[in-house]
Amino acid sequence: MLVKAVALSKTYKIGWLKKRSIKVIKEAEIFIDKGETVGLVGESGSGKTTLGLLLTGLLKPDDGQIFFNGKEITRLTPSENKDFRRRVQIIFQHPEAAFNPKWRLIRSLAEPFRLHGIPFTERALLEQLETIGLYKEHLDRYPSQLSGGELQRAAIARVMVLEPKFLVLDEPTSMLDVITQAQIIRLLQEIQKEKGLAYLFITHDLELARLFCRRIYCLVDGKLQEMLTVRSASRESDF
Ligand SMILES: Nc1ncnc2c1ncn2[C@@H]1O[C@H](COP(=O)(O)OP(=O)(O)OP(=O)(O)O)[C@@H](O)[C@H]1O
Repeated sequence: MLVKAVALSKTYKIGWLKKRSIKVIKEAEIFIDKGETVGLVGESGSGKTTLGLLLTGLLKPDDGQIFFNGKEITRLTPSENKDFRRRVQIIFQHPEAAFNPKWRLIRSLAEPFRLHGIPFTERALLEQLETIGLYKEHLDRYPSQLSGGELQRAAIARVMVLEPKFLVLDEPTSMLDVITQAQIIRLLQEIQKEKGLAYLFITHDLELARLFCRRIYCLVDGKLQEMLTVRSASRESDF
């Protein structure tokens, strides 16, 4: 098992003086195997992003434990923690948030190499980009000079250079038109086939989750329930 969380809870303090609180995640349990695509659905505000942030270590739970490759993530050695930070990544709904608007794409795409101490060559980056459908001409552009689909491809490229093993996809296609959405889903499937990484696919679109995911969890009232999945064969050919 690649990722496992048990008895996970998260409360946010809210209001003017932060005197009130809402418990968004309540003793949630989830597991994800290597190379698996697991869906996470739920109403807006049900806590899907919160759970994604907890599983990637970007947010601390109040209670509960998260395991990556069998090790509890708060008990990692410095080198294990460095590896965790590299191998567990998240992609958000708004790809522009991942890019400095004042930087040309080349600079943003070179940054993860620098942050994670990976040797950088433009050639290696270009080879990665071509498999993702971006080319040399895109590298000199600013984020505002790319389409939504191109920018989401760039966001995918930016995490793929780190060779992640687990990727949280937080509504990665919900801002895109249906054709671009299908292209990005297909790209993610091809990447998974080649690299064998696991996805947690967050969406409010149950039909899309059914197409893309082998197992689906539904977040209701802070608790996770695993759903039975029956793939819709008629729409499977869309992707
Ligand atoms: N940093 C925060 N401080 C206080 N409350 C927060 C914070 N982040 C999220 N919340 C609240 O927690 C709840 C869950 O938010 P979250 O973004 O996890 O839900 P979601 O299911 O991803 O929603 P959506 O589908 O609309 O993106 C919401 O009520 C939200 O307002």
